Formats: sequence, structure tokens, C-alpha cells
Amino acid sequence: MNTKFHVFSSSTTASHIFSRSRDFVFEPVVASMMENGVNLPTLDRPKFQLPLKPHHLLTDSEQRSREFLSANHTIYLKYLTSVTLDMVMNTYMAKLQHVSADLFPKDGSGWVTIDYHELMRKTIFETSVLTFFGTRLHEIWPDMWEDWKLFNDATFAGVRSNVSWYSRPKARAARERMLQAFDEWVDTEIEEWPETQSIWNDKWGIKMNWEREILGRKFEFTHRGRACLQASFLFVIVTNSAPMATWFTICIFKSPGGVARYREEIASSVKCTDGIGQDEFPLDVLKLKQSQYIQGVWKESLRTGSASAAARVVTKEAEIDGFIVKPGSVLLLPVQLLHFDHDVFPQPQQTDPNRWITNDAKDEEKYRQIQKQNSHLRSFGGGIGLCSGRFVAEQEIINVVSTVLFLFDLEFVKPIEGLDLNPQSIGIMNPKRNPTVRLRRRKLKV
Ligand code: HEM
Repeated sequence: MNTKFHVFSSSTTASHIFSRSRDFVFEPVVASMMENGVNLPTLDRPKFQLPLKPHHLLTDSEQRSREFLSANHTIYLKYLTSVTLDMVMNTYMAKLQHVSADLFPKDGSGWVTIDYHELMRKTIFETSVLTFFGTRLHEIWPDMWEDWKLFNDATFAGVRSNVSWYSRPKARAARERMLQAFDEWVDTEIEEWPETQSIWNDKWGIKMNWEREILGRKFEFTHRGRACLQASFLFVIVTNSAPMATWFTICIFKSPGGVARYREEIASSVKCTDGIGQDEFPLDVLKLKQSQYIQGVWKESLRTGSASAAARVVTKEAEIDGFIVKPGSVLLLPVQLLHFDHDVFPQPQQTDPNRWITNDAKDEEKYRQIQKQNSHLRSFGGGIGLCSGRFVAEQEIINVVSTVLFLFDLEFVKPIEGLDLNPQSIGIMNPKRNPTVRLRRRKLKV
């Protein structure tokens, strides 16, 4: 059989594919994002491509090139998944305080009607830029929010091919302005990381991108290639988290009794009532994250809001589920097939955080059911491609939305039942039409 694309939909097959990272490789997916998404210069492309010869026949420079991907991935893991994650998230929360003080309706403004999706996208975007890239990017690229939206909205097809850019000249121009801004951002001296600054400074943001910049130079990337490396990180941190903040809020409102229940969890996590713009974040973020109910809403949001399809390329002929797959073929795992499987998620269209919750440790049947559901939840992919930003995403979204509900009464202007999602997306879907909400400051008890 000469099939080029194979679609699989069982969780066991997904685990089988993800666990064989040499036979079913992730590298071409990243290479495609770098080439088509951010137009990586031709000279730098071999660093993302698989060699066409066995490992022992690689020249020294080819071998060194191959090491880049693994070194870059190690930096991601170091900052985004290990003990350093807490420091990254503390920085994120401090930046969120400032961004929300700027973007959210002010005290004493009564009921304010706003485009909620725009507010969430901008909050996540601004906070992420400030956290991960410091203050310089804003100065270099004053129109970054408008350019970013044009760029991001064109990428749902853009990482698979570059055609999207030719049919959207405005998006192509916005991408070029973004890359020029990063050209300037990387065009700076790299000094030692100051001992007085633990993990963040104005110039680099989180130390992670300072380390990635050193890596890019060590592996002799072109100047534009280094700009592309940084821009691609901006892309992965924002593209899915921004729509997820909107969808997570909608899922709270869609869950039976969800708003009251969620507010109870917030009430038990209040540390201080100073509100936003102050030094201390008012909510206990660990407590929020550990709440079973909030976890239930988070997983339901991922389950119902994802439209991604993990992709892997076959390097060695293999048999999967009785089909022979040939080298060069693409394996696709569309997550909606897993997330809406009736046998695993009864009434899959319903938003029900309780399907993830058990209050009885001895209820083995429910426990097994939850385990089965977990193995079907694949919004973050798996194996070597597994999203290293998944913990950041979880914490930032819970914290941003909890802050909104802590500070404001919130009403959707139109019924949320009519709020369809747009499946044209790389991962998490945007709403088809942006929801309008009314917000009013709550009186915080002192
Ligand atoms: C709800 C939000 C997010 C979703 C649904 C999501 C989903 C994904 C998916 C599906 C992949 C490819 C996985 C595969 O094919 O196996 C991926 C890769 C990646 N994501 Fe995310 N992501 C999110 C947020 C983030 C954030 C906030 C960051 C960074 C702080 C991030 C960093 C990355 C990186 C660096 C990769 C490349 C693989 C790696 O080296 O880790 N993502 N993400």
C-alpha cells in the first residue's frame, strides 16, 4: 500500500506511536514549523532536518547540527518543567499583576461591556511577552499586538505549508515586521548573567531565552535564524494559551452550577484582598491548581476545546493496527477522535468537570475510569514532542481566569450555548464569534 497519510484514533495506538520516537519521528514537524511558520533561512534548515545517512556516516558538522535540537529541548525542560518552573510562574504572576492593572476595567467604572476574547488574548500575550522576553521587545516593536494577531491568525495552515502567507500579504508583512523586531532583539552583546538577578531581567526576560540565544550562536545560526528561533518560541507560548483562557471561562459557565462552585474554590484560596497592581498576587496559586474541581474544569476544557492532530513521520516500515506504514508516510492522531469517544466519555458533548473527580479513594471503578480518560486526553501530544510548556499553560490559564472571577462579576451578553468554536486551528480553537461580556468590579471584603 502506498498510503501517505494514516489516521489513528485509539489511545493504545497513540502510546505505541509516541513511545517509538526513532521509528515515528517528530523532527519534521518542528522543521515544517520553522520553514513554513517563521521562514527559517535555508542555511539554517539542516539543523532541523533528519540526516539522510546513518548516524556513523555523519560528518562532524552534520553531527553537531543534530545536537542542536536536543540541547534546545533540554533548555525547555530545565525552565518549564523542573523546580525552576515555580520561579518562572512567580515571575509570570508578578507580570500579570501589572498587565491586568493596565488592561482590566478600573475601579468605580460600574458595568463595562467588552470583547472578552480580545481581553483574554491580549492579557496572555502581554504577560507572556514581558515574562519570557523582558521589556525590550515592546520598545523595538510597538505594533506587536496588531502584527501578532495577523501573523497568528494565518498560521492555522501556515506550519504545514507556506501557501497561507502568499494568500495573506498583510499577514506576511506582519510576520516580516516580527522577524525584524527579533533581528534587533538578538543583535546585542551577551554578557554573563548577573548574580543579583536570579531568573528574570529587563533585557532578556526569563533566563531561558538568554541561554537559547547563546545556544543559537554556538551552533552558528545566521542572524535571521536566531531571530526565527526566538519568534518560534513566542508562537508556541501564545498560540494555544490565548484561546484556551476564553474557552476555560466558557467551560466554567457551561458546567452545571459551575460559576458558584468555581467561586467557592477562589474564596478558599484568597491570601489578601489588595486586588491587582499590588506586589503580592492575591490568590494562593498552588491551592487553586490543586483543587479537584478546577482540575476537572481544566481537563474538560482541554478535552472539548482541542482540534490538534499530533503528527509523526515514519522512518522504518512498520505494522500498526494491521496496516503496513512505509517510510516517509505521515501518521496523524486527531485528538477529537480520542476526546469524543463515547465509550470513554459518555455524553461527550456535555461539559462535566465531575467526570474527572472522585471523592472516594476506595471507588476503584471510578478511579479506573479516570485513568482511562487520562490516557485519552492528548491535547499536549506525547513522547519526545510532548509539550514542555503544559505546566505553564495550566497555571497561567487557571490564574488569569481566577483573577478575573475574583475581581469581577461577569455576565455573557448572549447565551453561551450558541458559542461555537472554529476548528481552523493548530491546537486550541478560537470562538467563531468573539463573546461579549459585562464586567463589574466586585467589592472585596477586607
Ligand atoms: C493550552 C495550551 C497549549 C497547548 C494545547 C499546547 C499543545 C502543544 C502540542 C500539541 C505540541 C506538539 C506535541 C506533539 O506533537 O507531541 C506542543 C509543543 C510545544 N509546546 Fe505547547 N501547548 C500549549 C502551551 C504551551 C506553552 C505555554 C508553552 C511554553 C511556555 C509551550 C511550549 C511548547 C514547546 C516548546 C513545544 C515543542 C516541543 C517541546 O520541545 O516541548 N506550549 N504544544
